Amino acid sequence: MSNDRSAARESANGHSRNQTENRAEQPEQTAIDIEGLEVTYGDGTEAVRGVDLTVGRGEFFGFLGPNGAGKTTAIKVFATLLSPTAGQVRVNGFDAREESRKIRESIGYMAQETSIDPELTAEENVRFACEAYGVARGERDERTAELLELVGLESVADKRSEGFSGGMKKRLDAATALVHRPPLVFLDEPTTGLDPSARNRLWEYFERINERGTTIFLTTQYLEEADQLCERLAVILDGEIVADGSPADLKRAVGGDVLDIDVGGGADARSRAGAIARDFDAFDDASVETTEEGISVTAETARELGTDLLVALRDAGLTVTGFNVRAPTLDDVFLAITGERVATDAAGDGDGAQ
Ligand SMILES: Nc1ncnc2c1ncn2[C@@H]1O[C@H](COP(=O)(O)OP(=O)(O)OP(=O)(O)O)[C@@H](O)[C@H]1O
Repeated sequence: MSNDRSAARESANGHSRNQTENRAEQPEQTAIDIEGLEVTYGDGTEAVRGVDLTVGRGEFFGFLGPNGAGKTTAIKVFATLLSPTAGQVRVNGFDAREESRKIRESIGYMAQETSIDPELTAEENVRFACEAYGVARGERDERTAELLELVGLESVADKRSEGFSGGMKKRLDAATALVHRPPLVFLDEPTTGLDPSARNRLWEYFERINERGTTIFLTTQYLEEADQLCERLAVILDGEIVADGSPADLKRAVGGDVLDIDVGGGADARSRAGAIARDFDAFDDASVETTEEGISVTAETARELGTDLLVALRDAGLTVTGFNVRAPTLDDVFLAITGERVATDAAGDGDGAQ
């Protein structure tokens, strides 16, 4: 079990109260309310540098950013596992400094490393979490069965979890974070390293949890994941929020469409194509990136005037081997904001079975 999760459970254990009581103590409509959050580590690293953030009850909120952006640091502060250097942090209406125990009792936290015990079966893991979180004895059977069903592990309830795939372990871990029916769940990069099919399956369960009314705060480095799941997103970079809005808002802010053009003839040809696109008068607001295949041009009029650029490239003696006009993705949003494509960890190897 990870230290973080142990800490959350230890705190919850012995101070259990049921969900109704928790909710009664949370009159506010905001699940998370952060003002001026700063976190500087002992070695001087400024991991979070002045973050303001509000997440409403019931929202599926995404915190998106590359490795080292400050996502885990922020989530640890929200879960009261780390003290902020400065700023106000309220979670479920409770103050992180004054009422950290109440926060821990009213949240679920799924850390990056799964905290399940491989020696135990799926069912035993969930039961253990019920005990740790102080779920009343008489409710444990039903709660365990309900959660195993929710995450699609009922058919392997009596199997030891050490033999589970990465995706199954993550789903079991998600179930253990929900035993006390928290109104707010923090998921810290829950799908990192999983293959696409395992990832898709987890997405389904997260959506289900959210449909039941649970607020979800998800950190991810996967743009597609954020796009698929989140109603609202904040993009964090070097400890600061650099964009905030729905995925559609953020894509609209990129401005226009994206024209991807494949150019033959090597790096010199691609760089010449980039220069021609940058000087191309018909696109007054274009941003141009040289890619591995050619160039990528984002402009208001990319759809209407894209063919004119293809002609210009051909007239300059360049060979266009393919092209495509498309709506912007979150990857383009990231590029527009940061000037760089997001580099993420590669997906893990086949653990998508089940
Ligand atoms: N305990 C620590 N002591 C010093 N610096 C730290 C510590 N933990 C994290 N950092 C640094 O703080 C910054 C933010 O790290 P953090 O783990 O919050 O980012 P992240 O966005 O969650 O990245 P990842 O996806 O890699 O988990 C990074 O520069 C990281 O190296």
